[in-house]
Amino acid sequence: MIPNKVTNIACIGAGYVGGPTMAVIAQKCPHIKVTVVDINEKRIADWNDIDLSKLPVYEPGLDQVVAESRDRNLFFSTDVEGAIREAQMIFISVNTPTKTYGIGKGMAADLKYVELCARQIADVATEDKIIVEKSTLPVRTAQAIRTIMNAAPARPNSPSPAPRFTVLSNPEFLAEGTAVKDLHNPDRVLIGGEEDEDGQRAIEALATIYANWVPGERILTTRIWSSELSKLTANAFLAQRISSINALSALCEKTGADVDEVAHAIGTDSRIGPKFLKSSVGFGGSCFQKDILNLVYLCRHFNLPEVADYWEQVVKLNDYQKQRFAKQIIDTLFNTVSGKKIAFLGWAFKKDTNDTRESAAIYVADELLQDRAEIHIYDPKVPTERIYADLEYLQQHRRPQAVIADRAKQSDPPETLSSEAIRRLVHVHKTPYAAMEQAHAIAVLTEWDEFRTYDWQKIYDAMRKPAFVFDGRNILNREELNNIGFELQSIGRG
Ligand SMILES: NC(=O)c1ccc[n+]([C@@H]2O[C@H](COP(=O)([O-])OP(=O)(O)OC[C@H]3O[C@@H](n4cnc5c(N)ncnc54)[C@H](O)[C@@H]3O)[C@@H](O)[C@H]2O)c1
Ligand SMILES: O=c1ccn([C@@H]2O[C@H](COP(=O)(O)OP(=O)(O)O[C@H]3O[C@H](CO)[C@@H](O)[C@H](O)[C@H]3O)[C@@H](O)[C@H]2O)c(=O)[nH]1
Repeated sequence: MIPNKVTNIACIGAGYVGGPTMAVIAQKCPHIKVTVVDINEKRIADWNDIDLSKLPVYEPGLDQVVAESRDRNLFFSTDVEGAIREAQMIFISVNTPTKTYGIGKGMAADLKYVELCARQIADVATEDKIIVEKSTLPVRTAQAIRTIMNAAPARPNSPSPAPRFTVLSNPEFLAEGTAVKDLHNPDRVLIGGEEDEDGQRAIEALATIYANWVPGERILTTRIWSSELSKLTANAFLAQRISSINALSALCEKTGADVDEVAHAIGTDSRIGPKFLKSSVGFGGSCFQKDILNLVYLCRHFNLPEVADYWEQVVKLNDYQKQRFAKQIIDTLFNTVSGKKIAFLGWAFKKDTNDTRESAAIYVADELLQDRAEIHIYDPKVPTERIYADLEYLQQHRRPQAVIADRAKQSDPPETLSSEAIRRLVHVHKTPYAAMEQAHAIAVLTEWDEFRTYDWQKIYDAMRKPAFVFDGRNILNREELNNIGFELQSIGRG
């Protein structure tokens, strides 16, 4: 029988979602044994490291949460089968990247890791289980998971009847950099399930876990397809706000309006609200682009081309914003950055995370490297090899985009740079001052707080003149920098 209360849960996938989410469940539910499993041995070893600064995910406050429950009721392991066997409830929290091959290449979500999990659970389970989709998935994926589970052959030598499975959708809404805060105090928890008895018992079991710290009115239950689609919709709406304000930043630059003033003015309208209106060099992160492309693919699949085009424009505008920023640097530096030293402050896709997936910095760097810039990078949390890996990966996986296609019309299509060329042109520094010494220009790519408090006079003195600063996050003190003598350009300021 599907349980309506559980004491043993497993999570497949110890990444940015699986790790923090399960750590918080374990912290808030000491009566539940939580096992997080992954095929990546290094990741699991890092989660188990006694030195908490080595946790594979950097999130403010996460070290304390892990310290509180690890080896008490929170365990990290590579024994995927053992964890599946023991658990009454299994979260699937594996990656669902954009497909890089075959049908749906560059658009659809690649569900191969999710499918592998479903097959493994079906192979190993001998008792009834609740399967929870924690990964972000296209609407109706639960149907595919259920089909795989129900097709598992009966075990001829087993005395017990074939196990029953039910699938829940429980998308995660945490944002990186504030994951612990978001998990401790979520706006809502969404649980979608089947309308039959098994589904209702499963919903009750999961809602009971969250009820240990989330107020009842914030635990929303829906039909399963609504829950799956709500996650893609939430990300599409959030990203659309950023693309909307970024679109207007270009108009502000032409007209002399100030995008931050415009954002503040419209954000005070309670119908619009002030959040997610910060104009920037473009949104990054592993989710927004991937999830919108996935939504666009679904709309095309269901023959809704107008709806698909509407959402695709959010991603196109984001490409435009990143490219526009790079072009502004090249134009300002007298139409070439060849051989010039450009310092990057920040590589992560936002502050307070070591995650760099789809970071705007990668694309801006690539554009500048096409023009043979020498790039000197400082980021407080991103390791050197990650930066090289990001640039090398992009060379092989450029997405065929409308904006890039326009670029191709203007000039040659982007060149594929060798690893040697990247390592010759890109330098990663341990201190910000070393990265900026003798630089022709500085570009702020991430909004790390520490960038605001640097000794900007010292930086100016050590730079080549004119000393250009391109603030891709609008975080620097304009008056201070102008008084020192910098040539400062911000986003959306004429
Ligand atoms: N990163 C976020 O902020 C965020 C927030 C909400 C939702 N999501 C969604 O959550 C899902 C996971 O994202 P993430 O950022 O944690 O990804 P991630 O890449 O950091 O982690 C996924 C982990 O799953 C492991 N894995 C893959 N296949 C496996 C298998 N068969 N068995 C065991 N382990 C396996 C990988 O080794 C990896 O460590 C995605 O669908 C994503 O869209 C992410
Ligand atoms: O006003 C804003 C807000 C954000 N950003 C950028 O947008 C990107 C995404 O930021 P954010 O949404 O804060 O971080 P993520 O970790 O990507 O979180 C998003 O994606 C997750 C994965 O699906 C969801 O769970 C979260 O709810 C959703 O906010 C980053 O590059 C930010 O710098 C802006 O440029 N302007």
